[in-house]
Formats: sequence, structure tokens, C-alpha cells
Amino acid sequence: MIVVRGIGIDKNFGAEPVLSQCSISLQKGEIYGLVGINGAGKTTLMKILLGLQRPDEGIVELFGKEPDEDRGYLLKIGSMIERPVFYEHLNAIEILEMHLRYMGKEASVSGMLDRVGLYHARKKPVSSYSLGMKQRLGFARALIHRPELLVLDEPLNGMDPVVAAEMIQMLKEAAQNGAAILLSSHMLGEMRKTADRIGVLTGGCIRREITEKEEIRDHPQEMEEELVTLMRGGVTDEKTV
Ligand SMILES: Nc1ncnc2c1ncn2[C@@H]1O[C@H](COP(=O)(O)OP(=O)(O)OP(=O)(O)O)[C@@H](O)[C@H]1O
Repeated sequence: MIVVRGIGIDKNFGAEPVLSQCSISLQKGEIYGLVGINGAGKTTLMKILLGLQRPDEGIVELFGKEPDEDRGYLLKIGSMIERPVFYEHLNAIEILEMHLRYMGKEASVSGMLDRVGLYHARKKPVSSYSLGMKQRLGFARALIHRPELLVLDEPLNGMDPVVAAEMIQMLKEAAQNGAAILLSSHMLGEMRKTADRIGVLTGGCIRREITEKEEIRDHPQEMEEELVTLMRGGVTDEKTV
């Protein structure tokens, strides 16, 4: 089942084309890794898929249909785009409890804070958190309501290896439970360990998708070299999506 699909998306900022006939789709239960150089358009594509930005051309379908006016689909989505924003005078417990109430879901707030390494700081105001701690709280907020679609823009940025490994494990569990996960990262090694499919965004569209699990996991050196070549705009004989 396809959870989100972008078809033929164009987006320009002024005279600068960022996305050009860009198409992407994610299935239930899959982790899709989006890679590309700085400025390739990863964040822009994610925002368009989430309805945070309008494309100049093209169609987005969420859960099998074009997003409707009542925006009920938002309750099925978790996201973290760029830096997460919070009411900074609240603490982590209050923020996650408020989010769960809004989403109409129940979950263990303490359990989630423990997994992202914030249990010790759970009663401190978010204004006292470091950037990495805010990033972890943003990750927790994106996941805690068990969304069917998760869109995470560089969630592993600035994470230490212990936290990054736990976050990857949590993403895998969410995918096993049926979530479709779109993830961007510059950390090709982490991406290789995490994603079922990797798409290379370059020149405004996804030029290449690496889909075979064996190809992603068993040939790390070759795969990372190929990704870097593609991101630089290099040509391979592979398909354009
Ligand atoms: N609101 C905006 N107004 C003007 N230009 C924008 C806007 N948002 C993005 N851009 C431009 O669009 C291009 C793509 O930006 P985007 O943030 O999508 O790239 P990215 O692949 O996520 O980059 P990074 O890896 O650095 O996060 C960049 O050239 C950026 O300057």
C-alpha cells in the first residue's frame, strides 16, 4: 500500500528551479532514505509532501488521495523538518503529553523519554536544553503517537553514536509496525544501515533509487562511492525515477 506519493513535482524559488518533475512514493512499512548535496531540495520535497509548501506543478497523494480540507490526515503523520520548535517554558513531559492529547493517542511518555536519553532532564524547561537534546525531543514527539507516515529531515544530525543507534532501532521498530518513513541524512553509513531504499536527489529529481537490500547492506564501499558520484551529478546507466 502506497502511503505518500509525489508525482511530477516542480518547485522554483524565483528564477531558481529546485525541483523539476520530481516523483517519489513510499510504501507502508518501508524506510526510504533521501540523499543529496546541500541545497539539492530534500527539505523542499519533504515540505511539499507534508503540505507545508505548495508545489508549482505536480500532485501529492497522502493515504491514497489528495489532501483534503479537513486535514484529518495530519493525525496520521509525524514529522521533524529542520529544527523542532517548542513552547520552551514547558518541560519534556508536558510537551509530549500535550502532543498526545492533540493527536488523541495514549503512550508512555516516560518510556519514550528514556529511549531518547532525556529521562533525566524530563522536568527541566526545554529552554535549558542543548541543541542535541531538543533534536531528541523533536524525534520523540514525531514518533510517540505511532504515526503511519514519518518524515524526518536529518534527524541524526549532531547525535552521538549511542543515541543515533537507538534512534535507528526505534525507526526500524516503527517500520516493522507498518509506518512508512522518509528520512534524509548526509550520513551515508547510517543511511545504509537504516534504509530499505535510498533515493538520490540531484538536478531537481530522484535520479537513482537503490532498492535491493543486499545492494545497500552488503556492498557498503561500492554503494557509498556510487552515491557520492550521483550526488555530484555524475551519470550512471541506471534509471531516473
Ligand atoms: N523559502 C525559500 N526561498 C528561497 N529559496 C529557498 C527557500 N527554501 C529553499 N530555498 C532554496 O532551495 C534550494 C533547496 O533547499 P533545500 O533546503 O530544500 O535543500 P536541502 O537538500 O534540504 O539542503 P541541505 O542538505 O543543506 O539541508 C536551496 O538553494 C535553497 O536556498
